[in-house]
Amino acid sequence: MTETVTKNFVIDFDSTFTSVEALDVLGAISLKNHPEKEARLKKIADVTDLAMGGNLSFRESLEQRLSVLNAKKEHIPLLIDELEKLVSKSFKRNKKFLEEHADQVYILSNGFKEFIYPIVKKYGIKEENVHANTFVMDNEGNIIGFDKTNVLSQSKGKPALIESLKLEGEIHVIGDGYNDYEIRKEGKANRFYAFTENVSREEVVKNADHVAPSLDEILYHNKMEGALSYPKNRIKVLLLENIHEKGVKIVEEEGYQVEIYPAGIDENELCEKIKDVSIIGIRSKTQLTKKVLDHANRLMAVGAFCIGTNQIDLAECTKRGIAVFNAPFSNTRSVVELAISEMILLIRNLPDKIAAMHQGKWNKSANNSFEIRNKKLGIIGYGNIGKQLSVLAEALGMNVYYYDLDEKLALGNATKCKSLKELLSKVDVISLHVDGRKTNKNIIGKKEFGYMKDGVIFMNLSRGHVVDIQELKKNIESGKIAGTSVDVFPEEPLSNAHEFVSELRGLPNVILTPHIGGSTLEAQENIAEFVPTKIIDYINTGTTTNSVNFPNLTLPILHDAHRFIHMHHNQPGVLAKITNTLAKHDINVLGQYLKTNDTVGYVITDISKNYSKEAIADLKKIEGTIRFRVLY
Ligand SMILES: NC(=O)c1ccc[n+]([C@@H]2O[C@H](COP(=O)([O-])OP(=O)(O)OC[C@H]3O[C@@H](n4cnc5c(N)ncnc54)[C@H](O)[C@@H]3O)[C@@H](O)[C@H]2O)c1
Ligand SMILES: O=C(O)CC[C@@H](O)C(=O)O
Repeated sequence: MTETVTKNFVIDFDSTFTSVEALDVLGAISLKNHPEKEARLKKIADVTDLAMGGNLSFRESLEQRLSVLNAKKEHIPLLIDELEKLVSKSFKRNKKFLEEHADQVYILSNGFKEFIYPIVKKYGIKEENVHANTFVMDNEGNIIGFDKTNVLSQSKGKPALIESLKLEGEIHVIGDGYNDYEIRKEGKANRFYAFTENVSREEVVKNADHVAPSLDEILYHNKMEGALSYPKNRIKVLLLENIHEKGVKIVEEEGYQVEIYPAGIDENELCEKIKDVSIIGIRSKTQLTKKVLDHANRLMAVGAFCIGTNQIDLAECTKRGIAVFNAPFSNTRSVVELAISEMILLIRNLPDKIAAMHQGKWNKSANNSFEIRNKKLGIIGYGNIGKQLSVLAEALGMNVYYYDLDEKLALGNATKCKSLKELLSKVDVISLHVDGRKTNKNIIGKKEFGYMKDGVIFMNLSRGHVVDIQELKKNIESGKIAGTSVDVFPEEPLSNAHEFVSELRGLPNVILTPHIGGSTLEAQENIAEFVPTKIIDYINTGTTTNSVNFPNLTLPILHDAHRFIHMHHNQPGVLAKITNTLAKHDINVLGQYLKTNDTVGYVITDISKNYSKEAIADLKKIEGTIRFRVLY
């Protein structure tokens, strides 16, 4: 029989339990109206840093800080209010764990019990387990010093205090300062965790047994009951293709480990990079092929920070239980604005006129220059972009025609065309806005160009493979097409450092743009907020709203329950098997949600009690299971 060893967790307060140094905050309160406020606050911060890095004795640092603080008894309640808001995120998250293990949790601080205990007691920590200094005040309530007989006011006070406690079992120290490491150094602890959620000090990290970016990491490492199913700092996120900084910040704040890269990367390099990645964020350049996915051992979610998802093998993602999210309308308006501006430029023959001016040629003439008012605009693909273009173009006085594979409501006065041929033969300006499905390859080729009117304006801001480029070139050269704009190409450079190669270069009245239809700062910021939010929601609650390949389920946040997430091939009987397995293991179901699509089923089960490892093993064994995940 294996004996379980009691583990005592000895936790530092400043910059560990709370995210800040309490005396800095006290200084901001007590020196609020003081003429030397800034200089004094700086002195407090400098002295704290020196002591925490092990470069100044603790007693000296305390004396120096208190002497400039000007603090009074009446400031303490204000300090408590502030510090309560600043408890470290991972401690807030693990409140239940702290409450349930109150007998083994100690606070050991060189700070002051007068403000520490009121804060930690809300996390179930016992008064007798809080060891800290105490203030000395004069009759007017001015803080004039500290109890110098307290061992914690002395150098190496922490190891001495731990020794005096004579704790049974193992001692695990969690802290950010050199004085925390000293407990281990003096042989009074079994393990020292450098806690880096708020601050990371080289001297401290270097000496740690384990670097812990959060309390979750420590609980997970110790296999403590009640710990989160997987610490967030172990979730690796790879963000490619210059994702807007807002998106990077959101995932970093969630506690994930984030690596960013400014461009796309090729298949072979990606096969290597993706091996230990749990979440990948890409735009249109990175191809998530079957080969890449074969190397993605840990991948849970893909964020397409754009609209199109044709660069992702969605079927393979689904088979592997990888959820894909995109931003279906965050850059819609930007594409539409570019399309409008380009049709005006093209119909006035401006690309050539502008180029001529740069060569010193003044050609003032109205030849081949028209208004777009009263012209017929043909939109192919009446989805989000097509419809928005329809509305704006109509406001500019155009007559809108559209063609879509699906039945679509005509907005405003737009006219639906029954066939592509009908649309192509009718309109003066053609704008392509179809999605990037494979079957759309070369939907505009020799035959389709043949249906178009002479002198037509042709624009493609959708996907490169939908137009036969050779045929487009011929029709530009023959003059059948009077003006062209192309933003998307069958082959696009992987990064800005690569050359753009295309047969369309140098042709008359042609606007070529580097796939920037959606590249406005507004759009990129919107996307960078939208996509990570959906992924984080999925990881934290199982919600799949807006997923491109999973059945969409919006789930409530869980309280006092566990959540099982079961994804399976859409075949008969799986739900019944899940229910039978839960019953066999005597698991009480609080709520259950099921949604299926053509290929997969997604079942969420919320349960009220602890579950056994055997129950999990049985649920994973159910035939057709793609992925099983336990939340909380
Ligand atoms: N240039 C850029 O930077 C940029 C930016 C955003 C989106 N896009 C691309 O623009 C396109 C449209 O985006 P969206 O958000 O409007 O997509 P969407 O899915 O809302 O609309 C696409 C529409 O095209 C229709 N369609 C598909 N194939 C068709 C076909 N062969 N014939 C007629 N209709 C067809 C669909 O039924 C759908 O209504 C996508 O390819 C997207 O990737 C490009
Ligand atoms: O930003 C990109 O790389 C892609 C933009 C666009 O094509 C999209 O699909 O949203």
